[in-house]
Amino acid sequence: MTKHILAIDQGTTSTRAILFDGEMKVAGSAQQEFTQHYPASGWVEHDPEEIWSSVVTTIKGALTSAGRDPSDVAAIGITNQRETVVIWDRATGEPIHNAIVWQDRRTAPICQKLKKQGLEKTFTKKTGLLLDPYFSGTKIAWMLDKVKGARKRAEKGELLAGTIDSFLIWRLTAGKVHATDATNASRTLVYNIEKNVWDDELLSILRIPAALLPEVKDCADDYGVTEKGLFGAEIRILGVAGDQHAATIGQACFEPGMMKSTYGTGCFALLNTGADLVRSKNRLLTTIAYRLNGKTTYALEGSIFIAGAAVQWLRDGIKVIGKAEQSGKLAAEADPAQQVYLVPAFVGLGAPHWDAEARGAIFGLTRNSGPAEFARAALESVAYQTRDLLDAMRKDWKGASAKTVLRVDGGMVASDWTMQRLADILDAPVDRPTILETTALGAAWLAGSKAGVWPKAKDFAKTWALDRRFKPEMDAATRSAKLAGWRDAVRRTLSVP
Ligand SMILES: Nc1ncnc2c1ncn2[C@@H]1O[C@H](COP(=O)(O)OP(=O)(O)O)[C@@H](O)[C@H]1O
Ligand SMILES: O=P(O)(O)OC[C@H](O)CO
Repeated sequence: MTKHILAIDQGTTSTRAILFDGEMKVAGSAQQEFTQHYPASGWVEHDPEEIWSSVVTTIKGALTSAGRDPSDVAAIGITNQRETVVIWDRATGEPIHNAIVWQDRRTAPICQKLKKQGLEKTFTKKTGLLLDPYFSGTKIAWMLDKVKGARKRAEKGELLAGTIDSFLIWRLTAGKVHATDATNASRTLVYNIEKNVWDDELLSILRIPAALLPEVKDCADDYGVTEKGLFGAEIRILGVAGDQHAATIGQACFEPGMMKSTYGTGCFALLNTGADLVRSKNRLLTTIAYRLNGKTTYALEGSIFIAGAAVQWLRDGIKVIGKAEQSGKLAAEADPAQQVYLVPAFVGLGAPHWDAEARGAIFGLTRNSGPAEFARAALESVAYQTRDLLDAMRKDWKGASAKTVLRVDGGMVASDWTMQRLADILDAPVDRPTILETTALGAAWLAGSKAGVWPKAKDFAKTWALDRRFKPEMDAATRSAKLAGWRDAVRRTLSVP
């Protein structure tokens, strides 16, 4: 029995390892949360050692829970929180600083300075991204500038940098492999997504020595083997992708025009545009959906920073619910006559506004407004924000037809009320699959197909199964009145209206 595939899903708040059997069913899993460090306002860090130990522990836990040995595993697939970046010593493997997390805003002044120099167009043209602190490049530049001696050591070739996948590969292979995949590279702000190379001009603008960076491979590729001492057997690492890209694969969005949206802490919608590198005119990102057999498939991406986090705010911030799953029931009790809007710009707004300075706001309160109206406003904000993304995608690319169906996943899709409201506001069907572990499944598919034990893309796509389709039911007049109210609320929330 060597047909199991192990997926490592290294996320923003927890690490999960999931063992899939030869039938692509979950055979065992383990999860571990780790510490979020907030050393200053707007700063978010992770301890790479804690992440590493969570990976080792969950791998062992997943094997134990399935009653399997490492020798039963045909291959490992890694998927990870994107943009978060680590720099470590090549000789010792020790990080020189905590990982700077994707949510971290400390490099906003660097981005501002580059924008003032008129460089945003250059970055966008080459990387498909915008000058926002979200991406890895300015975080690497910050560490090289601020950690004592880092730049000198980097220039001498003593240091290595990489996103979390890259750091884990280095550790798993005991320092033999320094690599990343094209999707993770496409989030760094220094990777040319058209030429598929690290871009010398961008590296020199950010003063990042090329020697720091990993080799960029296909998503299904040979990433070396785990060091024998770690788990008692060498296991091949054959798949790597950023978590949103892995979810796109796990949702089998292999055809141009197919779209998935993942509703976790934030929401990330990816629309497959095939071989078309679509340049957004509406402040969306262009990204590499996946690269297989040297062939790049592109996507348009809309990134929303607050989705399920708005539900956490209902629970932990204003305490109108005790558990996330109570939010839908409470929202259903809201007074239909009241139009209360929440613009959840708690950490600024992402796509398509990219307003780092905006902060959350509530509009339309009356003396009758209470917990139910707040809950409805929080859940609806997720639907409205997705609608803004879909509208931008349709303007950007004719392949995003009016018939687009949205495949959804992530913790929040457990809420039927939210999914129905999403379909109503989008005026498009929303499909929830039976398997919600799509991110891990996507990583496992990369490794499993490369190992030859899982089906190729076409047959894998046939295994995608629908749990429930939510069809739009709201009448057009109500929808457009609600959308007009939302747009007005957003306009009044922007830092520069
Ligand atoms: N039944 C529910 N209704 C609404 N939101 C939910 C529900 N269950 C979970 N959530 C939200 O989903 C998020 C967790 O989803 P998950 O995919 O695990 O996120 P992440 O990977 O970003 O940590 C939380 O923000 C939580 O508030
Ligand atoms: O770890 P998640 O699921 O919150 O995803 C984070 C994204 O990859 C950030 O771009």
